[in-house]
Amino acid sequence: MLHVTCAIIVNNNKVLICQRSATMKLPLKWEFPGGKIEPGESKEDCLRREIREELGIDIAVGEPLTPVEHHYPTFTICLYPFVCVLESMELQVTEHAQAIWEEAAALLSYDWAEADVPIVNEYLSKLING
Ligand SMILES: Nc1nc2c([nH]c(=O)n2[C@@H]2O[C@H](COP(=O)(O)OP(=O)(O)OP(=O)(O)O)[C@@H](O)[C@H]2O)c(=O)[nH]1
Repeated sequence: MLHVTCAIIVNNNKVLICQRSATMKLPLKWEFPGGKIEPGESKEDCLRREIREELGIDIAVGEPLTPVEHHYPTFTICLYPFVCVLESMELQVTEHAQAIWEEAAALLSYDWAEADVPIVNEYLSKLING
């Protein structure tokens, strides 16, 4: 099983969402940026490292949401989501097809990686219910 972190990065009431490139696994699906946890690395350190590598920005890692275990046809992941805050601007998108800031209300209209769907729903219900 792959252990993967992902960041719901919030800034000015918008969330950063990323589209996987055509050559990655799950091509062109939308996801929250992040990646695989390396041996001995904390989830928070993994997330800060991956976000710096993929997007060239620094984040403050905040509240964890519920981890999602998902079985894709060829691999299984456990995805650990964290709500994060942007600490530096200047996005440099190095791996994804695109990264965009989107209103929470529009998140459900994207074609998400399947493992991310429960995370989007939990994030939205927290926004509505506090
Ligand atoms: N970063 C990230 N990965 C996700 C999310 N949802 C999801 O199913 N994944 C899956 O988790 C796996 C690990 O993420 P990764 O970004 O380190 O892997 P990768 O595809 O770039 O590298 P790889 O092709 O060498 O496996 C990917 O296969 C990806 O499909 C998500 O929200 N964020």
